[in-house]
Amino acid sequence: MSTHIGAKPGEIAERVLMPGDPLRAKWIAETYLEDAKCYSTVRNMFGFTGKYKGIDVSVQGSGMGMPSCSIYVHELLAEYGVKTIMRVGSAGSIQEDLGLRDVVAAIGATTDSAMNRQRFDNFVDYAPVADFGLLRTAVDKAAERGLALRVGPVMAADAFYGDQPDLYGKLANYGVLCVEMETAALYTIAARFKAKALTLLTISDHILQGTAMPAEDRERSFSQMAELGLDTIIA
Ligand SMILES: O=P(O)(O)O[C@H]1O[C@H](CO)[C@@H](O)[C@H]1O
Ligand SMILES: O=c1cc[nH]c(=O)[nH]1
Repeated sequence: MSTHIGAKPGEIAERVLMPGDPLRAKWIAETYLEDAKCYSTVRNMFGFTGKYKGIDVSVQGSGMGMPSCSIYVHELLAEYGVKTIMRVGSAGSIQEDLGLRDVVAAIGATTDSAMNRQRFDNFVDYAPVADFGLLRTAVDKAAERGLALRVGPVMAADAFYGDQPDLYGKLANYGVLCVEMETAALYTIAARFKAKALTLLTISDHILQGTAMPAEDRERSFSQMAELGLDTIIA
């Protein structure tokens, strides 16, 4: 066991899908994995391992925000030998032409988190980026499926309920597609461990238009993203 994951050595696959919502992890495991077994219920942050198209894959919840996500990413990479992590999250759109249920691949993550400033001694602003090979595979797999995958930068925010009304408009002007809360940490820690990481996001809210999906849909209805993530991670 690591501090926050209750798996024995060998119970977690080298390939891990990582939603923020642990109940989305359960849904993905029950819907797509054969012989799925739950390896951790610590803090109800469920983790499962099973087979997808004959290949071992795990699904591990990360919780919300970079402090929580960093704990699970670090322990998976440092203590369980994980090589690839694919975040499958939800996000709020800040672009007019990016609507509910559209799927995004995050090429890089801008952030207001202080975690990386601390990591780099308050001296450089590190640029967290996706693994190019995984991103290229995701783009190819999306094309095979006829899925219009939108590739671009995202904002990994510390606060869900921020208090800077002009910030998202400004980020949108600089090409940022949507807002979520984990990718800058995931990409940074993966780089540190020479592991591969990619974030796929389904738009669950439109921040400009004020529309949003209910919680049950965020938990159980992201099939296009889950299937693309699984096909990409086993390729
Ligand atoms: O749906 P998940 O993967 O949790 O992702 C998004 O949803 C949560 C906020 O509602 C944050 O974790 C954000 O990144
Ligand atoms: O972090 C997130 C996730 C979904 N929607 C948002 O507005 N923010």
